[in-house]
Amino acid sequence: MHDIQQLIENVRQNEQIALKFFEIERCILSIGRCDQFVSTLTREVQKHFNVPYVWVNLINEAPLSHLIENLEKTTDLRDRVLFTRRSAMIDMIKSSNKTVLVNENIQSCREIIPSSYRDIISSVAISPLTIDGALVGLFCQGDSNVDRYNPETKDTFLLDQLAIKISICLSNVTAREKLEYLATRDSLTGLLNRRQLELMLEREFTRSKQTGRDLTAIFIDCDAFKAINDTLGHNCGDEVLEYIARRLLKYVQKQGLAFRFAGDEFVFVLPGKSLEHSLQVAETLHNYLQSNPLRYKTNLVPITVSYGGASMNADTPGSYKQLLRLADERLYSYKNNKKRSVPTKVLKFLNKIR
Ligand SMILES: Nc1nc2c(ncn2[C@@H]2O[C@H](COP(=O)(O)OP(=O)(O)OP(=O)(O)O)[C@@H](O)[C@H]2O)c(=O)[nH]1
Repeated sequence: MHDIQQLIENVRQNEQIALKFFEIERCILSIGRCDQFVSTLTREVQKHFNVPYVWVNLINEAPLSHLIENLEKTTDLRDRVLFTRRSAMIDMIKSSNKTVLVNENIQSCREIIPSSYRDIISSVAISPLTIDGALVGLFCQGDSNVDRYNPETKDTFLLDQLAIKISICLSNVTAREKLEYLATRDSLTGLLNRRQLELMLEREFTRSKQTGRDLTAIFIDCDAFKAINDTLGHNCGDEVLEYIARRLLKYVQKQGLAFRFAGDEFVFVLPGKSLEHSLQVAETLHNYLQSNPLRYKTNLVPITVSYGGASMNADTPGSYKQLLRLADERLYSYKNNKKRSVPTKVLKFLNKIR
């Protein structure tokens, strides 16, 4: 009789856990963005299972590398997602593909625990997350109670089941984000593409008209790029474009957006910033590139760029297309003025190695 009651009690408990799993799955299955996915998942697990600390580690390489930029920007997720080396994750779970419980020598897990939890957590459950059978992350739950995830006493079956469900949902959300990423980005530099520039400018132009807030667009063009391609090869040309894009992103990502417009032309857009300020950003990029040539094989390739810009307040254009056209025209008058001076440095170098 006692055994039957115990069995009934076990079934009842498992039903409740299954219901909680179902609830969590229902909340995360239809989410299309990874930041919302991590946020909802970690909060739901905290709520349903009363776990004080829940976070995920994701690998900082393909197939998840396209997620890093967005997730790192989301301050709300600072303690909920870490980007970690695959080898550090493998060190944690070995090759078992099962949940690992740790309640001794927690310091050995330092790399996979958010810094703000490191001195608080006394036991942790680390479950592998996989996509198509390959390890892509760890789902982690921690507690200050040393017995909560005690490897001697706790069975990991349910934690493994939860990790399988999370892996399936993660696979869905990353596939959706990857599709969106591919549709909106330039494949060489990873910058937003021209279509995104037009959509963003159209939206910001309307907003600027309504609010009077300034809006600037700056064109950047690499000088003598064709000559670099012709002399050092297309691969070197590609590296030059990636180099410019990385630097451009560094200067503008906190205040606006950067786009690859076409070939060796880039555009950056700064909502709320004056033309004067934005031209200064372009000048900073210009100066950096001029004094930091790109190392390509045994060469140090000098790079210079030209730029031109326009803004709502300085130029009162009638449409976003006109704003862009004006910026482009100014780029070309800048280029023509400078053609005799700056690019000659690049051409001299290329002539020397030809
Ligand atoms: N390597 C590489 N080359 C590209 C790519 N896209 C376009 N190009 C090349 O970029 C070159 C652009 O040439 P131009 O517009 O004459 O540019 P430029 O030599 O900088 O001339 P100026 O702008 O007058 O200084 C062309 O030869 C294109 O074939 C790319 O993705 N990678």
